[in-house]
Amino acid sequence: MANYFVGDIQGCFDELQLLLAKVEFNPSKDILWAVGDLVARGSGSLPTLRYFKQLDGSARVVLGNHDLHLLAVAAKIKRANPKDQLDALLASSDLNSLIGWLRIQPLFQELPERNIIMSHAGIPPQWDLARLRSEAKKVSDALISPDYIQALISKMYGSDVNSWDPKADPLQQKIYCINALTRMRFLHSDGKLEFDSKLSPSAYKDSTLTPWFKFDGIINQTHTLVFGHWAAIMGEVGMQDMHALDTGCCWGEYLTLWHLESNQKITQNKLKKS
Ligand SMILES: Nc1ncnc2c1ncn2[C@@H]1O[C@H](COP(=O)(O)OP(=O)(O)OP(=O)(O)OP(=O)(O)OC[C@H]2O[C@@H](n3cnc4c(N)ncnc43)[C@H](O)[C@@H]2O)[C@@H](O)[C@H]1O
Repeated sequence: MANYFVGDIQGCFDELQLLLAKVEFNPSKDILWAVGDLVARGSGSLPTLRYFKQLDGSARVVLGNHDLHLLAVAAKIKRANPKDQLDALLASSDLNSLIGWLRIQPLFQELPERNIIMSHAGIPPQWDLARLRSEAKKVSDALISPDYIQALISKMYGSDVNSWDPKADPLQQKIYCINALTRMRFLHSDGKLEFDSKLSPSAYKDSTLTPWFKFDGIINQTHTLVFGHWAAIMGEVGMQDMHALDTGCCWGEYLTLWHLESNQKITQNKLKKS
């Protein structure tokens, strides 16, 4: 049995299939972990969602910002981004069933026997494991409730909720959890989330911004963290127990798969399409 963790697929389904063929992924005995952003920029968002849905118990998925945005687009409260290729997915006869599957996916996953935590963007440095579990569960509970669009998805947009406040109202706390686990890259020195800076840290040398994973996080000290979301760093975090798996396949770079048992990274270049 093997555990494979794959970076942001963003609809790059053909590249995913080539990567899985390289490692002879066998869903009857192996597990495929995905760091979120299954959909959006590539042409294969529909087959990607269908593939993970049918993997069932052989897959562990977390939601990314693009997956959450898809929930809003499918509910017709937001438009797809012009750069996204979601038309086939949005017109598919199984859209409702795929959305029903997507919204029951969590914001983080654990592999307790190896002390591994996976989320799309990262883990707030000030949270311990109990806090992470309880806050992520509150979001998941809201996502599976029948009024999830009105009660949560329609309210989550914007960048005002940028710091953790244990006394904030429940909706603000859920929005912070979504912002931290699916959108975080840099933090200000006081720990506030910064949303506009998306390039690699070398582009902001003269600022006080620090990548979230450079903070002395509580969970970082005891766990290996696996995340995606930040294509511009191309997997470079400079720390042994951090695996940044977004290597910009949708931007023309490559898709990365981490094989846990051998600690090897296997890659597949973005295919050139005419
Ligand atoms: N609560 C919420 N509030 C607000 N919005 C929410 C939300 N929840 C969901 N959303 C949605 O989130 C989506 C993201 O919006 P955007 O934030 O506009 O999308 P993006 O810049 O493309 O970021 P992305 O998440 O794709 O990150 P990536 O690192 O690949 O790319 C980032 C940048 O890095 C650059 N880059 C990529 N690869 C690179 C490389 N190898 N080298 C250098 N730069 C690279 C790219 O040019 C790109 O500009 C929107 O659909 C929005 O609606």
